[in-house]
Amino acid sequence: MSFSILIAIAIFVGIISYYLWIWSFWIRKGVKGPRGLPFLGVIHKFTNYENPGALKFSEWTKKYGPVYGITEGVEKTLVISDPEFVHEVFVKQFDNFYGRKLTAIQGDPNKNKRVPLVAAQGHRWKRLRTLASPTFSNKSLRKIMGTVEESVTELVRSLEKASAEGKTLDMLEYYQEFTMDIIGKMAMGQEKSLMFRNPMLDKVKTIFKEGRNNVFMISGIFPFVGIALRNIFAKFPSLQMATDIQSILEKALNKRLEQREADEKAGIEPSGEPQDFIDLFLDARSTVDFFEGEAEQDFAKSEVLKVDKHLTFDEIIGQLFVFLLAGYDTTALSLSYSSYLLATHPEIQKKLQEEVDRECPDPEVTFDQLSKLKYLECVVKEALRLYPLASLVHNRKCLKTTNVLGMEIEAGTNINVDTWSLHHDPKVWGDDVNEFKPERWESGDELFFAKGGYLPFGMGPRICIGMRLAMMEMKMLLTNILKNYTFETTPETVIPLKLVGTATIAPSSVLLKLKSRF
Ligand code: HEM
Repeated sequence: MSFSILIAIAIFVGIISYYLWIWSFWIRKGVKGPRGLPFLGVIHKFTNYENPGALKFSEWTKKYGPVYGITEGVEKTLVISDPEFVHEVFVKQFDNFYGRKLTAIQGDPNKNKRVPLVAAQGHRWKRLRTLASPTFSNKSLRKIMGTVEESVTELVRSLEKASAEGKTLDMLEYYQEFTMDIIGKMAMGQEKSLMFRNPMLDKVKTIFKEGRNNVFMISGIFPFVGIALRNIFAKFPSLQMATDIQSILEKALNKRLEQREADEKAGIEPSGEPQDFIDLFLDARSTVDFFEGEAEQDFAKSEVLKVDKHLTFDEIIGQLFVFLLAGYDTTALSLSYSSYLLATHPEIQKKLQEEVDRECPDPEVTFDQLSKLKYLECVVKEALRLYPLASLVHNRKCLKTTNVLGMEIEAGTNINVDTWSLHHDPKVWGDDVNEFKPERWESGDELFFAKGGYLPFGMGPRICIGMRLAMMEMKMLLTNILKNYTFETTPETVIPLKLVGTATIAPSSVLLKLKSRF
């Protein structure tokens, strides 16, 4: 046998052993869980749009309990639905779990110049988070209220027209138009409402529909293929939807920079009022350069990345892109679930309308009135408890080997919360766990947070940064609809909802009628 054949056999055996070693990781640790197939683990269970992967977790939790292990290609993941464990990982031991589960196609978070907040790690994340946080302060939200109001008016007008014609409406589609309109104006430099004629909507919908597709799966099994595909996509942008959207963002950002330069040359003073996220990011400044406890070496030595107190062009594009994706889908889904639950619980809807009529008696709803709508807040929180639509993002990567509640977790292991099981756990929520009962929130929510039992927006320092914007959009729109209309089911309404999705969990449709209250 020639030497080269021996080498080939050795490489082949080496590769097979490596994959078997990873696949048997939890078996060797004595941690139970679904084993799936060698090489794949259970990664192939997360690509079927008709059968959402996040719901698979719940099936396995029933079988294996609140802590079990899976492998997904080369990744090792511990799936948890024990509130104390969740709290330990997301809050108490954040310093050991400050990364997220990523695959090679998403790029190296420490090298990618456009790393979005959602993927960034360590000091890079800390800096981006500090720079982006003021965007969602009460002061900033108040400033962008006008943008939200404009889209609310536009949507209510369309609903008015469609309901006058007695149509059954797929509320999900209306809400997608609404959130895309807002995020288009906030993140893409879109100057006016493009509702029902926004060319971006289909592109963004495709990203969600195909979020965890075969490319994602291959990248999870063969990281080197993921890296190669990433490079190919970068060279041939037309092959990838995401790059296409990024080039639109680049145009919007360049246009704003040119406009600022022209204003400066003409001696026009900046108004000081940010129009949108682009302005907010361009003006953002931070005093935080490094993540506490981390040495500067890897960041400072890098050729590509420079420590700066303001965001670079590439960083802004990365953040606009993730805000666009994160802000569009999640909020539309939350609105859809809330509307469905109100339509199927008329007594709760009536109580909510009474609150809306009492707190917002004038035709125009103001920013300050929104904070008085306590029952509405309970309704949305309860809808998100029953339908934690973003549960696949409830994950962390362990970056320092540690011990959690007596279990050793090695660096490199991912933690994924099975939020559907957690949010439907009678031990946390009581025997009425499956009921839609907004009243459970009336006594305050600290208890559930402290227990680690409720995380629709995540938990700890990496909790969703856009949570307050999402709440503002939802409250503003629902208030304006409920002032004039009542959601009603029709024979076409799918009850219970059929759930689909890959990256997030969506209802297949939310077919409702809007009955005029007057
Ligand atoms: C109802 C609507 C929303 C839901 C349910 C939701 C849910 C989530 C969840 C579960 C996470 C992960 C948190 C964690 O790991 O602890 C997250 C992170 C994030 N969300 Fe949201 N989100 C919503 C709206 C928004 C909006 C409107 C934006 C921006 C415009 C946004 C931007 C982000 C970003 C940038 C992150 C990453 C934060 C970080 O890693 O520091 N989200 N979101």
